[in-house]
Amino acid sequence: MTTNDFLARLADTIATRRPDRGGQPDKSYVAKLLAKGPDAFLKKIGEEATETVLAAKDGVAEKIIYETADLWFHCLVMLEYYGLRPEQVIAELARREGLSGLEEKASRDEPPPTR
Ligand SMILES: N=c1c2ncn([C@@H]3O[C@H](COP(=O)(O)OP(=O)(O)OP(=O)(O)O)[C@@H](O)[C@H]3O)c2ncn1[C@@H]1O[C@H](COP(=O)(O)O)[C@@H](O)[C@H]1O
Repeated sequence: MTTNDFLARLADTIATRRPDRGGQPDKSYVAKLLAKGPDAFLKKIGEEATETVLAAKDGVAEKIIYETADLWFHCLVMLEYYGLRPEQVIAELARREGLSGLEEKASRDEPPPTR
């Protein structure tokens, strides 16, 4: 299975937990988060991002992987809430493939053309 396929499958599972599709907050962590609304999962994303940074500072591979998984998972819940798919994020990364980040930033900073 490709990474893309796995993320799509996990996103499908997350979608089944939507309260409007029968997800039950007392039985499902995802349903509970979605039912609580954006403040709940955005707070988790902030916490998991911080934990990922701390894990990376520690430099312990297992911790970095664990915390990054938590971060990605909560981002998938956020994408579902807004009706978005991980395939769209991957497509955006694919669009950027080969485009130098430094060159892209420099072109962004260019002043608009004058008449
Ligand atoms: N990948 C995950 C996943 N990763 C992390 N988590 C949960 O995310 C939470 C992370 O929060 P913390 O580590 O901060 O733990 P906590 O402090 O107890 O959490 P809070 O009470 O503060 O929210 C934990 O409850 C984890 O179990 C996940 N919960 C679910 N999934 C996937 O989502 C699917 C659907 O899950 P349910 O909706 O629970 O059936 C599962 O089958 C899995 O594939």
